[in-house]
Amino acid sequence: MRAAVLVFPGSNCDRDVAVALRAAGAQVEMVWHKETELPGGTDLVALPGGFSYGDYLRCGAIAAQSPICGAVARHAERGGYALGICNGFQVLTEMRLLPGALMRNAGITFLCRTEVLIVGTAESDFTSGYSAGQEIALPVAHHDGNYAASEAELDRLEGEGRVAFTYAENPNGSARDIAGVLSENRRVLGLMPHPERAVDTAHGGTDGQAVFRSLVGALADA
Ligand SMILES: NC(=O)CC[C@H](N)C(=O)O
Repeated sequence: MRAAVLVFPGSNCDRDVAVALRAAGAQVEMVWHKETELPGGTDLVALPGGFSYGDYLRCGAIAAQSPICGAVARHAERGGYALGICNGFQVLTEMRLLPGALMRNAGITFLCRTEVLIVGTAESDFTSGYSAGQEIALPVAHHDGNYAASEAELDRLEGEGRVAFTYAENPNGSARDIAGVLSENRRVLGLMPHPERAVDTAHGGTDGQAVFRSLVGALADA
């Protein structure tokens, strides 16, 4: 499986995602945001966490206008996979590849701690390594993680089984406790928690590993 990890000015989890993907068996290339094409044969685009463009305007809003994002949109249109973690999730909503928006945390403060999540669905190539209803622990680190969408959109996400993860104890005010959502074709996942920060026992937990292993397993022959 070939993965492209995007790097924006202010990304700070790009290398962590690359390490997690490589450990799961992926071939990884780092791609600077000024590129206009993805490397040939890219199966998965990973949009990492961080503070792209210093979070000016809105988190992810400027990064979503980067030259590389045109290529990401075309990749997704062709049915390619994309994984947006934290700031990457914010970029994917700004690009409208995922519904909704990430607003300021309800408590205003930056949250940096480990949260218990509930897996909403195992029916995706990102979550097939978990079981629905499973509780996992992943770190969060954000100030704009408060997921918002219209009631109709939220009903649709839930009805179509596209809520990938919810918080056991909602830390940021997210609508319906949502921590991560899937696109309609289930090939784009955005989530605020950081699975790449939980892939090694030295991280204090390995509950994030299944995301990367599920993907590599599903795309092994791709
Ligand atoms: N860790 C991250 O990716 C943080 C995303 C964004 N800068 C926020 O604070 O909400």
